[in-house]
Amino acid sequence: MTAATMQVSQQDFEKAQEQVKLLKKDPGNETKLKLYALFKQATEGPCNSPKPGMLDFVKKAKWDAWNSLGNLSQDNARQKYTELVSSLVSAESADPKTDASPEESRHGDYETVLVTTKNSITKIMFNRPEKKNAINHKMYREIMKALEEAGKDDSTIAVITGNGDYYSSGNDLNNFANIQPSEMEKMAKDGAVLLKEFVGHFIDFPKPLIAVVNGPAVGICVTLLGLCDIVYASDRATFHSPFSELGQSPEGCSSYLFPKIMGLAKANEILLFNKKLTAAEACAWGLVTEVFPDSTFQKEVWARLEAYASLPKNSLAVSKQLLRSMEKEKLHAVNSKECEVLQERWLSDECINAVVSFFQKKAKL
Ligand SMILES: CCCCC/C=C/CC(=O)SCCNC(=O)CCNC(=O)[C@H](O)C(C)(C)COP(=O)(O)OP(=O)(O)OC[C@H]1O[C@@H](n2cnc3c(N)ncnc32)[C@H](O)[C@@H]1OP(=O)(O)O
Repeated sequence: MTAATMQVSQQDFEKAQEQVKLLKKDPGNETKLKLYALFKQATEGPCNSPKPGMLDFVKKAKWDAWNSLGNLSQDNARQKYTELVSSLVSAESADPKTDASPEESRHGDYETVLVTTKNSITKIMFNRPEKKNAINHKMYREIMKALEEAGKDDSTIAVITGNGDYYSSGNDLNNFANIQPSEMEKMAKDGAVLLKEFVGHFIDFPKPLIAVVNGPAVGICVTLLGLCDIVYASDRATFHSPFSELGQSPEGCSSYLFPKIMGLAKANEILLFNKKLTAAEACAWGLVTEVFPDSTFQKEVWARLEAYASLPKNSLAVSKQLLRSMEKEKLHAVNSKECEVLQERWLSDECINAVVSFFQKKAKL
C-alpha cells in the first residue's frame, strides 16, 4: 500500500465512521461485531484486553471478534472497516425499502385493502368504508395475498384494522345475491372452499397478528379475533355475530375457540343467541385484550405496537409458532367442519330469506 492510498484510507476511515451512524437499517449483530472489531484493531492494534468471563455475553462476543483479527495491521483494519461500511451504504441505497425514509411504504396493487409497512409493522387495512368494510370475494382473496406477503416480509408484526367508522360488517351479503337456482349448490361449494382457505391463512400466519378494532365488528370479523394474538379495541367498537339471525352457523374456528376463551355459557350467548357485546364486555369476556378511549385510540395503540415491533423479530415468530403449534391441527379440523356445516346452511330457506330481507332493506342488524 502506498503512502497516498494510506492517506486516502485514513480520510475514508473517518468518513466511514460518520456514514455508519447514518445507516437507516440495522446491519445485524454479526456485521456490527465485525465493525467493532475492525475499528478497535484500526485504532488500538491487536486485542490487548483481558478475556471477559463466559457469562458476560456481550463483552465476550466483542472480545472474541476483536481477538479473531490476530495481528492484522492497523492500516489493513482501517481499509477493511472502510470497505465494509461502503458496502453497507451501497446495499442500502440500492434497496428501495430503506431508501424511502421512515415513511410508510405502500404495497402492491390492492383494490379492497390498503397494505403498508412502517416501523417494522405491516398494516392490512380493510378499505371499503362506504360498504362498512364488508368482505366481498375479491377482498377475501386480497386479504389472503396480503397475509402471505406480510408473513414473508421484513416486518416483525402484522396488524389488521379497518378504514372509516367500521372495523368490518363481515361477509358481504352480495356474495349470496343474484345466484340462479341452478347455481346455488356450486355457490355454496365454492364459498366453503374459499372460506376454508381464508380462515386457514389466519391459523397458519407465522408472526404475531394484532387486530386493531377501530369500530363495530360483525360476523366473520368478530370470530377471526379468536385467531389473532392480541386484540385492541376502541370503546366505540361493538362485537356482533348474528349467525342464527342470518340462518347461518359459526365460522373462524369460533365454535371451538370462543368456549375456550370465555366459557361455554358466554360463548352460547354470542354464537347461538346473537348477543352484541360492547368493547368493555368483550374485554371482560377475554376476546379483547384492552380497550382504549376512541379519542386517543390510534395514538395509544400505535405507540404500543411500535414498541412491540422493536422486540427481536425471530424470537417473537418462533414463540408465536410454538404457542400455535399446540392447537394447529385441531384448528384446521374445526375450520373444515365449520365450512362443511355452512355449505349446507347457505342453501337453507332460513339463510336465503335473511339475505333477501337485507336487500329489501327489511332487515338490518
Ligand atoms: C365466501 C363466503 C364466506 C362467508 C363467511 C360467512 C360469514 C358470516 C358473516 O360475516 S355474517 C355477517 C354478515 N353481515 C351482515 O349481516 C351485516 C349487514 N349489514 C347491516 O346490517 C348494516 O349495513 C350495518 C348494521 C352493518 C350498518 O348499518 P348502517 O345503517 O350504519 O349502514 P348501511 O346499512 O347504510 O351501510 C352502508 C352501505 O354498506 C352496505 N353494507 C353494509 N354491510 C354490508 C354487508 N355485510 N354486505 C353487503 N353490503 C353491506 C349497505 O348495504 C349500504 O350500501 P348502500 O349504500 O349501497 O345501500
